[in-house]
Amino acid sequence: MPLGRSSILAQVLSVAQMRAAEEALFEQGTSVEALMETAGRGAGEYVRRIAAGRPVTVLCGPGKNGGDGYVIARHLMEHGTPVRVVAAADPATPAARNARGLYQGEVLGPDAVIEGEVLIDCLFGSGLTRPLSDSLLGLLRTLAENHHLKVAVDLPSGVESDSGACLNAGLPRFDLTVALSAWKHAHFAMPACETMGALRLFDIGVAAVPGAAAVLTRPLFTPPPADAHKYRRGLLGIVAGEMPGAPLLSAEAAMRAGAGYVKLFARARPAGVPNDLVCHAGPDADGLDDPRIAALLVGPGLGRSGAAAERLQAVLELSVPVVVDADALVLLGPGMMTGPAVLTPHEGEMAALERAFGLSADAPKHARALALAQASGAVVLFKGPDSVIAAPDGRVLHAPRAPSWLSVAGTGDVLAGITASRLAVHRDPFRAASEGLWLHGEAARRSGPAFTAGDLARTVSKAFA
Ligand SMILES: NC(=O)C1=CN([C@@H]2O[C@H](COP(=O)(O)OP(=O)(O)OC[C@H]3O[C@@H](n4cnc5c(N)ncnc54)[C@H](OP(=O)(O)O)[C@@H]3O)[C@@H](O)[C@H]2O)[C@@H](O)CC1
Ligand SMILES: [K+]
Repeated sequence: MPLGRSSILAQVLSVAQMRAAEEALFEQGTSVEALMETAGRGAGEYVRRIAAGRPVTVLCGPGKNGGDGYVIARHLMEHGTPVRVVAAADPATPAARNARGLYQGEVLGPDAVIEGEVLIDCLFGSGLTRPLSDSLLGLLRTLAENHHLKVAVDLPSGVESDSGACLNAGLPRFDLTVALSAWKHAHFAMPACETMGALRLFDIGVAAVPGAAAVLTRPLFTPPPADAHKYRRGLLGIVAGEMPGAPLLSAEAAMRAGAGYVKLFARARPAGVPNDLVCHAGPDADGLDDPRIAALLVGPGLGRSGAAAERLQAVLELSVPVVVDADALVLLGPGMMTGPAVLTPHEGEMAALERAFGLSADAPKHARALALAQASGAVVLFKGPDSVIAAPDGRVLHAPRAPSWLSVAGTGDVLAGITASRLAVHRDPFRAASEGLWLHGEAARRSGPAFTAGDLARTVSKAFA
């Protein structure tokens, strides 16, 4: 079935995929100039609206990103917005030279002293191959300091498209970044994404690229069917360990994320178990072989002792769909997982997993997640300010930016609880990770500032609204 435009607009492309998609448009008869005209006018319209009559300075580089800048400048001129161009270098491609030739306004050299209201960065886009020279960085920084509002076209200059690395220290921060034709990995990856301000995408008609990554969008949630009962809605078992607080937090979140029945398996009933949470107290692995259990969560508060490792081993040998989080990730090694699984590492746990699985950490975040998914056979939810999900079959999802208030203790336990709850509902690890991450971000947005992990857990049901 062909993908709808909204699915195509959710795709996230590498530079190589972007070039191939662009080539496909050329083969259909579109010219580079026409594409640049469409892209430049689209970005120009965003700029015209936010400039609202204030004078605009467009910084143009040598490539097609610079070419877009000349189209933007012409569009602004035609619509009566005062504009001038600072050319950091002469246009180096035929399309960029053509765009410059069509722009009849003022073009200043890189030494011009300029102050103004709105700065448009068209120095480099996805074609950046190395750090900016000191003089180009100086020019960009000076212009950024001398303008109030800053807009980056496609990508802020100095940002590497495929990785989200900032190739220079001291790059300016933007208020808005207008991505052209498709999202790139950098739009969702730290540290680059933090410099971009608000994100907008201007569509120029590229087709769906097979195997492309995508942005996590709102999942479709449906209420339980009319004949649902607690077991059919999913029984989630949460395996407690040496520290009782973390699994209780996971359970608070899980009870509000869709599973019909959440049961805590602990050796002894911990203090503070809420009335609506069932606790099964007994020896290790006792009760975990209940065939009605649809999914398990292991790791929060597990501990890292030999006993904890044995408990983890016993859980994984059940081959029930499982979310493996926190301490369990540090104890995990190749060959231990026998059933469908979601791993939810943060950076430190990821590093431990990469050591255990013999993987390199020297790659973009989405590529690291994918490498671990393929090595382990599990879905990997690599969390952080730029969370990403990868599946063994190659699917990759970038999460939109979540509130930075999530950087508080216990929110990882909440995420694990939500994800495990979704896994108990439908037993699909990739879908559970996607829904878990989306509900977690949405619960954070609804929790406002300075919330605790407990507040977040208690907000999860509202995130379905
Ligand atoms: N894809 C699409 O569908 C569409 C794409 N469009 C636009 O095209 C942009 C990509 O264009 P692009 O490939 O020309 O790259 P761009 O970033 O302008 O710069 C490359 C130039 O800079 C040079 N260079 C690189 N790094 C350097 C450095 N540090 N310091 C100095 N020089 C450096 C490099 O030459 P090099 O020296 O590496 O040989 C080359 O000359 C994309 O972001 C979007 O805005 C739209 O117009 C239409 C639709
Ligand atoms: K740019």
